[in-house]
Amino acid sequence: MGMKSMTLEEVRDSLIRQEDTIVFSLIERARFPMNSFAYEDVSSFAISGFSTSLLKYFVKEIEATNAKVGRYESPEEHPFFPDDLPNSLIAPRNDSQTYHELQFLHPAAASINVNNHIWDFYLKQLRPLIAAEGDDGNYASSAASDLQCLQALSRRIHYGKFVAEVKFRDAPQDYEPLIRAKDRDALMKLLTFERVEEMVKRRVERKAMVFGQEVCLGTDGDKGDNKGKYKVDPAVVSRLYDEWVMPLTKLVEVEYLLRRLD
Ligand SMILES: C=C(O[C@@H]1C=C(C(=O)O)C=C[C@H]1O)C(=O)O
Repeated sequence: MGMKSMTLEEVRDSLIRQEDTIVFSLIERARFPMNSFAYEDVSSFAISGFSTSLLKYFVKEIEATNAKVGRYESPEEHPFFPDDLPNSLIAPRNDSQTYHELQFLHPAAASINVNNHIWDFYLKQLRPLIAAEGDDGNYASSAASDLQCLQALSRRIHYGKFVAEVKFRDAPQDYEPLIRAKDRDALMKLLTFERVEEMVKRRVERKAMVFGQEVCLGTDGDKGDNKGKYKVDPAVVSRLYDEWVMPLTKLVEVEYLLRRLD
């Protein structure tokens, strides 16, 4: 297969770097209240006759533009609405390596997309935990920051494909029998590192504290003690990883491995 190779450490470094993006995008979304109107189906945003929400309309339109410039040719990018996307207008270039030449993943990777789960937990469960009650009328701005959050979470979770490929290459003798037996539970157990998961949760909580604090100059003249006041609740970020991000990353890993010998 591919020419490119990666180590588990390099893949984990990328996941650590992506935590920064996720924490910052949550902080941005927390600037806006719930703005529920942006998530209700309204007929003015109808797509092929069906009412849809401002957010869904916005994401679909942006994804269509992204598709035309070839964004989803990258194995790291996954659309939320993959049906009816326009084709890329970028012709393959023979003076540069294409994603296919650089391919590191098994081709079955392309069939895995868990964005519908990400969309659901983000809108129904996470958003109410980071946005205050209320409506400030900034629907497009809050939808734009929703999209930043959704894309950052999606990239991180689908990076499970790279994690799984590296783990498989490091120990094919351990993975192959479980893949052939389609033993999901045993695969899940083999790819899980609880110690790493504990560190991830503690680190993202810490990042939420550091990135989300008010930065003040000097000690006198302050409006008061800002300790303990964060732009996004660190406990929510840790819970986000514990309940959704890591389980979905592992789901992607299992789904990928099950197809790895096809
Ligand atoms: C991503 C990995 O696989 C699993 C998932 C983790 C995560 O989503 O952060 C962490 C440890 C593993 O249980 C990994 O091993 O790094």
